[in-house]
Amino acid sequence: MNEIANAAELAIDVRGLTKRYGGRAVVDQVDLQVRAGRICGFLGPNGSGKTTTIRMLCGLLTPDEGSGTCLGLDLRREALAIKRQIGYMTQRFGWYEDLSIRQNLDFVARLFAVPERRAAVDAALARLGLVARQHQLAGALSGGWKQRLALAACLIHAPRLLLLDEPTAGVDPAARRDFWDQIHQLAAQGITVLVSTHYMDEAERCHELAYIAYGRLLARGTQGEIIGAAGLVVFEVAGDEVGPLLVSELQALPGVQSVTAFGSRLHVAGQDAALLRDALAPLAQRPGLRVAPAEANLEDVFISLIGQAQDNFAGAAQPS
Ligand SMILES: Nc1ncnc2c1ncn2[C@@H]1O[C@H](COP(=O)(O)OP(=O)(O)OP(=O)(O)O)[C@@H](O)[C@H]1O
Repeated sequence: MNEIANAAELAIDVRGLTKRYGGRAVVDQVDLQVRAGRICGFLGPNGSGKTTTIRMLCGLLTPDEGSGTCLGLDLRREALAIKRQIGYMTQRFGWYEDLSIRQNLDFVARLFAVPERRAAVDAALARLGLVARQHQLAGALSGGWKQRLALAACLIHAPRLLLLDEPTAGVDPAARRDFWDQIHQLAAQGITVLVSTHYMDEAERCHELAYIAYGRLLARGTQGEIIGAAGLVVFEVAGDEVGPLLVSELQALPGVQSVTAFGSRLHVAGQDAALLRDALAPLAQRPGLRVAPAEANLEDVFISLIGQAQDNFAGAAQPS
């Protein structure tokens, strides 16, 4: 990502962020800069440190090392002010099931001491298409509507930065698409969004991405920058024989770093083009199998990065 961005434009600007539990760094020297009005996707396997990083950014956890600002406010000295100015959607967002949508939003508005509360609740309802359902009990809503309520609650105090921790986990594809339309509308209004997700289609909808594993940031940038920097060579193998046996066979070939199934096609990835091409040449001769060069996609790159990280950091990540 571009380091020359003017500091005043950076909604998130942190360096060396580190958090340890029991002597183990679960977030390790993370640098992250996100410009105002951008949507930054935060990706990484389970337990890689996304939630811990987000909680440090919103002032809920104090870093053991590192420094920086959110919305120009110092992470350590101005944590309370940060909490007031950001919207944080946790993985298990809470609402009162026996209160209506409007009553839930009114409650959150009171917590934040929002001035002109009624107007703020009306605006949040309108912004997220909740007006017609405002009197429904939260407990009776489907997953997608509950998630909209949670987003409305995050926005009630007009934050300029949204930190969303897996906001669409378990939500159906149509509701996820609506949610992302909302996120883009918010970004167009100048709100910065850091959003963690495990979904590749959501990663593709972000302006930029940060990928973390074992607490370390392994890649940052736009989708194109990350794919380009990985320098991954990919061949697609397709045909009737595609299945677990072929996958095992491919994994054992020289130069093969990863084999990933996309429906009835396999992406075989490595770093050394010549080695990979030679290794795959005999397969191309088999009847019913097709082997062809392919473009690397984000999933190929993340699988490759996690493989390299396993080799480099997995041992070091054990408790000392
Ligand atoms: N309070 C805590 N005490 C001890 N270990 C913790 C604590 N909080 C988190 N961890 C550990 O830190 C690591 C990172 O956890 P974190 O929740 O930040 O990961 P994550 O990337 O958000 O994972 P997921 O995608 O599953 O939500 C995990 O190994 C977790 O068990």
